[in-house]
Parts: sequence; C-alpha cells; structure tokens
Amino acid sequence: MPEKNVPTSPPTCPTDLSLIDSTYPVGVPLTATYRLGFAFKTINLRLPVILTKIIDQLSRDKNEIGESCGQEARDDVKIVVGALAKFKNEMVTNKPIYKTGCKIWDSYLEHIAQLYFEGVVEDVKWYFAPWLHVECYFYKRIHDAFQLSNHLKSFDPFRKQKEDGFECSKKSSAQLAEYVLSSDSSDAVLQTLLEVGLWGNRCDLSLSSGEEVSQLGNLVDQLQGLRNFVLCDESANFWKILKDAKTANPDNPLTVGYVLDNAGFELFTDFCLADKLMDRVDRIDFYVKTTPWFISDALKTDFDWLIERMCSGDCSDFPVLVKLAERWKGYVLSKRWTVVESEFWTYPHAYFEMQDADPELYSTLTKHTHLIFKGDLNYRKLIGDVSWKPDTPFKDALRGFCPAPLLSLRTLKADCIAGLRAGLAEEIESKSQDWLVSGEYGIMQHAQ
Ligand SMILES: O=P(O)(O)OC[C@H]1O[C@](O)(CO)[C@@H](O)[C@@H]1O
Ligand SMILES: [Mn+2]
Repeated sequence: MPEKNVPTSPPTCPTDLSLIDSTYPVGVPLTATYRLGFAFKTINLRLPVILTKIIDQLSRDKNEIGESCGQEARDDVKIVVGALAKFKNEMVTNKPIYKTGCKIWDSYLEHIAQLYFEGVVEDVKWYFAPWLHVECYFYKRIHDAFQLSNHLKSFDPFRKQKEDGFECSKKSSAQLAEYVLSSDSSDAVLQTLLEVGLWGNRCDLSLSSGEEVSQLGNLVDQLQGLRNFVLCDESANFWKILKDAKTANPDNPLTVGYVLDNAGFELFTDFCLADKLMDRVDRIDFYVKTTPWFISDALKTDFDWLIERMCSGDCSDFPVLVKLAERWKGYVLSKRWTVVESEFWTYPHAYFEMQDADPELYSTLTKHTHLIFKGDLNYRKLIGDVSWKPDTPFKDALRGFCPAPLLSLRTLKADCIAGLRAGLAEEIESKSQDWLVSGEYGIMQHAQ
C-alpha cells in the first residue's frame, strides 16, 4: 500500500465552526467542511429537502395511514413528525452527532471522535464529521424516529417512490425483458447486460432528493452511445475468473454475491443480468439492506415486490415482464437466487472496517466465487469515502478489503474516485466540471 496515498493521519477538522472555501485536499475523508465539495451541498441542501419531504408526506397522508393502520397509527404520525422536525433542527444548526443508544453506532462515533476530534464526542458535528458517517447517520435517525411509534416501526417512508420508479420505467423494462428473453447466453449478451446493470444505477432517488428518476427508451440501444462515458472498464477480469473457476473445478458450485443498491428500475436491470448469469453460475446471493436507506436502496420487501408486481395483472400489458418474472420466481423457489439481509450495510463503516465490525458477514463473502457491488454508496464505502488521487490504484484504495474477487459497477454521484489512468481525471474535468457527481459517467472496476 503506497503510504503517500493513504490517509493515515486524520484531516484537521476545524472545530471552530469555520468552513473552508475550497474543495477537499488529497487524502482526507470527505467532509462538508470544504464548501466546494459535494458533501457540503448534500448536508446543506439535499438532506434538509429529503427530510422536509418525509415530514410533509407523513402530515399529508396521516388520514390514509390511520385508515389502513388504525387510529393509533394516526396518532403515531404526530410522534414521528415531531421527532423528525426536532432532528431537522439539529442538522441545520450543526449540532453534534448525538449518540443513539445503539452500541455499534455509539462506539463508531467515539472512534470518529478519537480519530479526528481528540476524543471529544461533542465536537463531532454535522458539517465537520466525515460525510459518509453523517449521511448514514441521517438515515439511521429517520429510522429511529419511526421506532418511537407503536404501529409504524416498519413503515418505509420511501416505499411509494421506489415503486413509482419501476412503474414509470415499465416500457423500458419491457424492452429489456424482450432482449433477455430473445437472446442467447453468449459473452456479448452477458457483457451487454453487465453494462445495462451499470447504467441502471443512474436511476437512484437519493441524488435527485427523491424526485422521480425513470429510464426512458431502450437501454440496450443506448449502450453504444454510453460507452464513451465509461471511465474504466475492467469487467473482462470478472468473466475470466468465472470461466477459470469452472475449468479448474467443474464440480464446485460457483456463486456470485450480488450486493444490491437501488430498488425499482435498477433492481430490474440487476435481475436481467442475474438471469443470464445463471448459465454461468450455480447460485446468486443478493445482499440487501434491512432498513429504508438512501431513499431508493433495496430491502427484501422491494425484492419480493418487484417479482410479484411483474407477475400481477398490472403488468398484463407487457406479457414479456410476466414471462420473465415467472422464471425469476422459479430461481427464488429453487433457492438458486437467495436474499441475504444484513445490518452491516446500514452501519456507517467503510468496507475496510468490515472484517472487524462484522467478521461473520466478511467470512460469508469470502465464500463467493465473485462479488458484485452496485452503485455509488457501495463505491464510497469500498474506497472509504476518501479524496484519493484519482490515479491511486483501486486495490490500494480498498485498504485490504477483498474478501473475494470483486467488481464495482457505479455511476459517479459523489466526489471521490480511484483507479483511473493518470491524466484521465483532468481530461474529463476539462469537458465537464461536475463529472464526479452528475451520474453521467460510470466505472466497472475490478480487484482480486
Ligand atoms: O444509489 P447510489 O448509487 O448509491 O447513490 C446514492 C447517492 O447518495 C449519495 O450518497 C449522496 O447523497 C451519493 O453518493 C449518491 O448520489
Ligand atoms: Mn442507492
């Protein structure tokens, strides 16, 4: 690991509430301290908007919630809204990141305080703490507000947006389904679906603060035009490892650990890729979150909903969707597709910390022939949300995390990146100033 690129010493996080009018220096965890970084924009603008939307939506829907969950649930709405409003005030006034009473979170907070704030927990504040920690804490606190209620503990404030995300992309989904059903399992088709999976990641709802993002048009037809926007394509290693593993041990079951990101259209693209992958591997384990996360992230309920929805009368206009979903149901029933829930994905930890924080999950991941990590947040956690020099080797940025060979498919929506060839970042920057956060560019990076 080249010492010069690794942020061994913590950044100086000013505790005098002064922000810095620049973007991040090299080698520090991203924080909102730097006014010109995307972290600042997120904490200053995007997160308050997301929270306000939840509060408004709950207030608007309280009668409906009362009708479907009972009068007491209607009263619960008031409790949750009160807690969220108080929480919003903490955030916008840069209060400390308070303890939550949850051991794993509280000790992580102490760890952050030790690393960056000389152990003073009260100094870990919204604008000065590492962005990754703060943004994860944001969703944890939203979830905690619902835990104060009696009847809304498992209420998902983002469910409707996630479902709408798929509904609005139905036509494109049907075109993709047609492609999947009518094509063979050649290398070219599999590569096409890998790229489809990559670009499916443009459809997250967090970047848009919850505004509808749908796929329009036939994604397969759009791939040619999108190829110039792939900044790093190491996907050949993925296919090679699967092939070599089969040749070396034809009787050993091959499995892929597929760490999902967003529900809705992105999940649909993941299923299309997984469908064709079944000709190469024996089993795919899909890793999902356990609580509503970054608006559109997939839960087990979203996984099940999508397949059910496709089989239901609501998709009868698109028989290809029904047909494909029947096949996917079969994979689930035969356990060739499994859903694995783990709380670790909703911890604030970067992945280089997984082995200590959740040795069991780490060891489960080591058993896969290959791993796929979808999306921007997974990428941020892979490289520790650090402002690496963009040509830092991806493997170095992982800081030892590599439980099995892994492929990251990510469209760029946060200002951290590693693994680019020297000079490329500058080239792209001269064409598009917001290339790191616009979601226009993508990477397929591999490590083993
Ligand atoms: O769904 P993804 O691809 O992980 O994206 C999540 C989004 O949330 C962010 O973490 C910022 O809110 C960005 O990194 C990204 O825009
Ligand atoms: Mn997401």
